[in-house]
Amino acid sequence: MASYPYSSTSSSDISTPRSISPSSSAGRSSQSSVSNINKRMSISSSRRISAANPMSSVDIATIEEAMRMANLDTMRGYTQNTPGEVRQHATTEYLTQNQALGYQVLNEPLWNKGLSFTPEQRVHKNLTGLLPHVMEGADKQTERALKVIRTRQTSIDKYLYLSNVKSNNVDLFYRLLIDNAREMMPLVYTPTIGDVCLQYSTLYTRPEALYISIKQRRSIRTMLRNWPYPNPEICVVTDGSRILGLGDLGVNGVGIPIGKLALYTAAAGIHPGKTLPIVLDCGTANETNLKDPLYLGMRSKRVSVAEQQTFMDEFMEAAAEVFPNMVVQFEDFESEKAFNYLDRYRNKYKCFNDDIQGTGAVVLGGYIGAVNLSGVPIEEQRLVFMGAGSAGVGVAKQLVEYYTKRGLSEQAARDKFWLVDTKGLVTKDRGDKLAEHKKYFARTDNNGHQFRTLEEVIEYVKPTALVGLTATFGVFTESVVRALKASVDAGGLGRRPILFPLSNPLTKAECTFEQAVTWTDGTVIFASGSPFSPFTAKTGDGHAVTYHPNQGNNVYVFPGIGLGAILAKAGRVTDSMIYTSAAALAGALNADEIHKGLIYPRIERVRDASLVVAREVMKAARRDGVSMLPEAQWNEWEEWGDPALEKYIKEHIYDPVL
Ligand SMILES: O=C([O-])CC(=O)C(=O)O
Ligand SMILES: [Mg+2]
Repeated sequence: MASYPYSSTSSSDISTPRSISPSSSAGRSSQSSVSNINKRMSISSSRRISAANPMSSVDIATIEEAMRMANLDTMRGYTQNTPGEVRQHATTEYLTQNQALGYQVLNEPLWNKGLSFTPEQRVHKNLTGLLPHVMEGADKQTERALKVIRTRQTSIDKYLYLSNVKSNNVDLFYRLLIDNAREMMPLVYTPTIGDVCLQYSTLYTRPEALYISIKQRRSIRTMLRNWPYPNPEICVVTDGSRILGLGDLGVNGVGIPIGKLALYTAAAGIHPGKTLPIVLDCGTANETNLKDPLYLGMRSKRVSVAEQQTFMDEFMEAAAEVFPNMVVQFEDFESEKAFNYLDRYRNKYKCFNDDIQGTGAVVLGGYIGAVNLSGVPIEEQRLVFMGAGSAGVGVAKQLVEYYTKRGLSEQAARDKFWLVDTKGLVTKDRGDKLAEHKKYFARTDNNGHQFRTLEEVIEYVKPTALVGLTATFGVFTESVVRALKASVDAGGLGRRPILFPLSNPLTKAECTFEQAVTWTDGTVIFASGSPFSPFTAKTGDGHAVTYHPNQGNNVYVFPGIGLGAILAKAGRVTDSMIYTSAAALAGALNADEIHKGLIYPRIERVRDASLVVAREVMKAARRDGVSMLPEAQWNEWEEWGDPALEKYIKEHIYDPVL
């Protein structure tokens, strides 16, 4: 196998895209338009492609059988309704970059270097005449792209442009994203990605993920093997049932795995050819989608929890068999399923849940810094959580662990938390059937009294911190925020309230940054899930003061957790690997950030933070005995310390060169 062009990639067998043949063109169409596919097909028949197996790969008998069974209605996507297994010829050989020529190189986004090809490369790869005269480095090409992006009027248009760059020239896309993180991340991730998911049926131009429907459950292995890049190392999978705070979007939720994986590459340097986005299509409860003639998923109600569970078991088993080295990140499953799957698979497979564990870790990471700034000693902290779903409970549990590690009993730690949901304070005697995951935090000290509103809870608890994970815009009203401030003020002079409206995207945030600053007279310690802009206010004496918000988003931890798990060759993702990621993040602030009163590193430094997180996650994997790296390797790092381990990480990450 030819070596891959990126000198800093993690392994010698890294992504050499599958041979460009009629069959694999169909699989690879994620990277190309229909006309490109046609070009590839004609190229593949005329060019010498020694490694290719040009056979059409779907088993003909199976197709005929499927077509016989299909009525006109189900003709559309017949394989989706084929109950039997769709068998294919195994195509395990991949065209190497050295074998590819001319348009094949330009049409492969992982190989295309745009205008950076040198004159020698242009000759060697049969590119002469296929590119304009100039030769440009990264600077010029990113300058051109930025110019276009900045003239596009809407975030969606900017997203579409960027997505187009990604499908042509992966290195250029990641250069843009890495070097302009503050401007680009909100475009490829929250908040824009929320709008993209809402409109995905109409925005769709090309596949960018694996779409696996429950009707194809017998063919999961085949579909996984159809993925054009070998040996993925990280997969983000969703069933679309709770996309950000936007609810059930069905297959349109696929934007989330795509976006999160772009961040795996941008923030942690996992090679783009080693990432695998998957959406599991189990139907949807979203009536708008079901009625939309352009909806792209299965047009049926969501299957039962039990049915999906069996499908999920099959998926996890198949994924571990086909890609044994791959870490699986569960993303945006509705709460009950999220907890069930994590419980069910965490001791069997390499997996973690970003909404429960990633959000938990990132909030803990920020909370540690926030407590230091608040002037309220950790023992006196009292936390109200608005929202008791996967994220709310996940965060609260991570914080309980923090308190117990600091010497509190579990009971005493748990007593610091008051969780509120749509029915009010979560108590044991509330009279409704509590979801399993809420029971741990159900209060018993309410003397039979039920507190139905957030205002009542604040009045009763007198919290020092208020965390929002409700997916409801504006639930932190002026009276709520002022009551929080009053309860903190009552504790003594100079104390500051901690306020984290964490729901995504911005349209679901519990309050805005401006509101938080205004209603607390500028004393707030603030973090939101999606990024708010700085806010400038006039003080009483007429001076302008600019306040800087924090973005408490899991992007600060999940890329590092995944990278750490991969590089440590961890057999499992343990609790202490997750916990460690939070502590590592808290320790990743530099002097300037601490001086500015920030509780998260600036987003421009997310790669630095991920490196620290990955390093500590690797060490935790080693401590927990789940790292499968050779003993001698660990001994060496233990002898030489963190710099040696960091050097190893840096040598194994992707940094696009144009
Ligand atoms: O995607 C994000 O920005 C954070 C997250 O996991 C969610 O809101 O579900
Ligand atoms: Mg999520």
